[in-house]
Amino acid sequence: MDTSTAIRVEGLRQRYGDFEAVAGISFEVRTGELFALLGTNGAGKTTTLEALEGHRAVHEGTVRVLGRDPHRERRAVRPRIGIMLQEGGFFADLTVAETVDHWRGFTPAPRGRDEAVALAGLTEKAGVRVRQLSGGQKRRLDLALALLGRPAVLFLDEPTAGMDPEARHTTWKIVRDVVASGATVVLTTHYLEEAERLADRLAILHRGRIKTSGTVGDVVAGYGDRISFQLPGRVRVAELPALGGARADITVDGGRTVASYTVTGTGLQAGLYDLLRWAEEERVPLDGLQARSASLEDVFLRTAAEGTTR
Ligand SMILES: Nc1ncnc2c1ncn2[C@@H]1O[C@H](COP(=O)(O)OP(=O)(O)OP(=O)(O)O)[C@@H](O)[C@H]1O
Repeated sequence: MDTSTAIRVEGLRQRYGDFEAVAGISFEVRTGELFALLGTNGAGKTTTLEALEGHRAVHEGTVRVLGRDPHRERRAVRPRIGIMLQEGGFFADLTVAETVDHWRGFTPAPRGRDEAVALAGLTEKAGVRVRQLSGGQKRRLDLALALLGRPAVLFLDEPTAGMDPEARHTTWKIVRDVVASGATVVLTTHYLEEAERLADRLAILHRGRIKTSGTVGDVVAGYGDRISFQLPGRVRVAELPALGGARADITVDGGRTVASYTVTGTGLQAGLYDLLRWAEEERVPLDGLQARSASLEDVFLRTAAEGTTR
């Protein structure tokens, strides 16, 4: 087996009855990297994750986790992977410590109870019943359980859904530490900032297909930098300069007319320089001037808005 590749997916298709939820996707996850699956609601992220986890047989294509078929060779693969589901199933009357103890009983060579509780930042809650935990704390308990067996590959399905910003940052730190310790992580998320901060590489799924993939830099490249400002009343659209060859798009937002440019090629700095020189020469004020690089959100929204051939 090639040990530099932890996960290989080739031509995966998954159906529910006649409905094709995953329509032929391929990607690889390298050992020790964090790979994020992003996508609109119903894009096929959870379905893909379930195939990787071995929960569902593959309808078409190939899935390999640590060189093996996770469904057919479940007994070999399962002890080496950790899974954090969207909805963890707990006994509400057990305490955090009792829950961890319970799961340690099913886990080969588990972490110590206190270590697992501390890893999830729940030491102060060790004696508290699960029913009394907040939603975010329950998610972290779920993460602790997924990490009990020191998995080589960790699957996280929307690990920070419903968490407040502080809890989310704490969880990101835990996940970063897991990756730093050498584990491979695949996560799904709706939080683009989460992917931007954590992912070595990512794929954006839309209606069962991968629309784009790569590092955040790869994915946003080609989407252009954005410059926008409020169009002064006395300037006619035809008088606006071209920036790096780009013409302004005009939108009306809350009664204000906004001119925005998507600048590719010469880049943000050169485009901004041309705009400021023009404004100086024409004595035009640039109220609400904004200049920023393309973000994952720009790519995501554009991808989600695109039709597909399905
Ligand atoms: N058990 C099922 N039976 C029938 N259709 C299903 C089933 N599970 C999922 N689907 C459909 O398959 C598609 C993909 O669902 P999936 O849960 O994989 O998407 P997702 O990207 O994880 O979505 P979300 O971000 O909303 O969680 C959706 O259209 C969904 O309605």
